[in-house]
Amino acid sequence: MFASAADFSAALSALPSPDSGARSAAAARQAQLTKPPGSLGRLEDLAILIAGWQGRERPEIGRARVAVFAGNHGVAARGVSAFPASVTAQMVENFARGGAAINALSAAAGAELVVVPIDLDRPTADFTMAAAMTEAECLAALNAGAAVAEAGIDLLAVGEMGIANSTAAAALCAASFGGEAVDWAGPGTGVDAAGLARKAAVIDAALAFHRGALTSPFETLRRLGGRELAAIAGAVVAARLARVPVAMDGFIATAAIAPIAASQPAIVDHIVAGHVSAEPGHRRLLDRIGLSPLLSLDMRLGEGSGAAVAINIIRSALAAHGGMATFAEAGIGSG
Ligand SMILES: O=C(O)c1ccc[n+]([C@@H]2O[C@H](COP(=O)([O-])O)[C@@H](O)[C@H]2O)c1
Ligand SMILES: Cc1cc2nc[nH]c2cc1C
Repeated sequence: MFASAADFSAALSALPSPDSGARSAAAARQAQLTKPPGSLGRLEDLAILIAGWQGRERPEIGRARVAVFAGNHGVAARGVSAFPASVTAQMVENFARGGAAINALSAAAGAELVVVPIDLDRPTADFTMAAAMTEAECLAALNAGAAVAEAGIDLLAVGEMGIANSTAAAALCAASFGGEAVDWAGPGTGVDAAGLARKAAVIDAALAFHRGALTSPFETLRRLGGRELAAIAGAVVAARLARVPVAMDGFIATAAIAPIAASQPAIVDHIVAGHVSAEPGHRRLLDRIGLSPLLSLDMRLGEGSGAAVAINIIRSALAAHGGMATFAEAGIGSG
């Protein structure tokens, strides 16, 4: 999909726009449905957004896919997570056996689940001392993500699994939008105060080491990100090129697109923020990139869980949009 870093940059500067005709037709339909105008609130906006990307007045979700990317992080050795790095691979096995939350939540949302572990036996380099990935590694991860976003899927939900990736996520946010490490670092899997202080120090060290070299979204992802984070970026951009709307998961998944959003704010136009996670940086990040979360359930699991729950809301929005009678059909005066 992306042949080089330059190819990825070129895709970012040529992001497609939604079909304005389909959006207008969907908005006009909403105005005719048997309800006071605007009374379905954000369900109306969702229907219009999906209509624009699917290019039809009455969009449908036949095929929803949840893609969960997994990667391991060299920075885990610095004591920044409440869990050991071995849990990443163990959870991937759990996904394969069907025992994780995302298995249950994908099934409940009527979505197929695709799990993409990326080189788990090769953790990224410790980004306080080196770039997390080589160009080739970052490109391979972007393309592993892009591969799940084929045309024919009506909605793509993205999530991640990677012990220590909330440290990488916070570094991506600070590099993209400024602020101190403590503004973006949170408990993740549940580190204590000492762990949080270590995390902030690691992020500060990484930002100092890479200062001046974070010259593009690709470079920021390559230096401070991780394989699963680059994969999410690749999946989101490939979905955009294929006009597939995206349901975004929590802080870490959203942070994967922070470097892109900082230079191409329109990247969020095909994204629905499924939820706002309890990780404190998530609300700040969503505000910065101009997304309003559908749900606020105090979840902080990751693995696509919040995005999967949000699929049910999106399905409800489209069911009302497509299935309701108009005032004319029902013979009700619209006032
Ligand atoms: O998505 C979130 O908002 C979120 C918040 C806290 C933790 N997580 C998950 O926990 C892991 C990262 O936490 P940590 O402490 O290992 O950096 C990773 O596997 C994420 O899926 C995810
Ligand atoms: C058990 C466990 C499950 C997860 N799912 C996503 N991140 C996770 C982190 C841990 C530690």
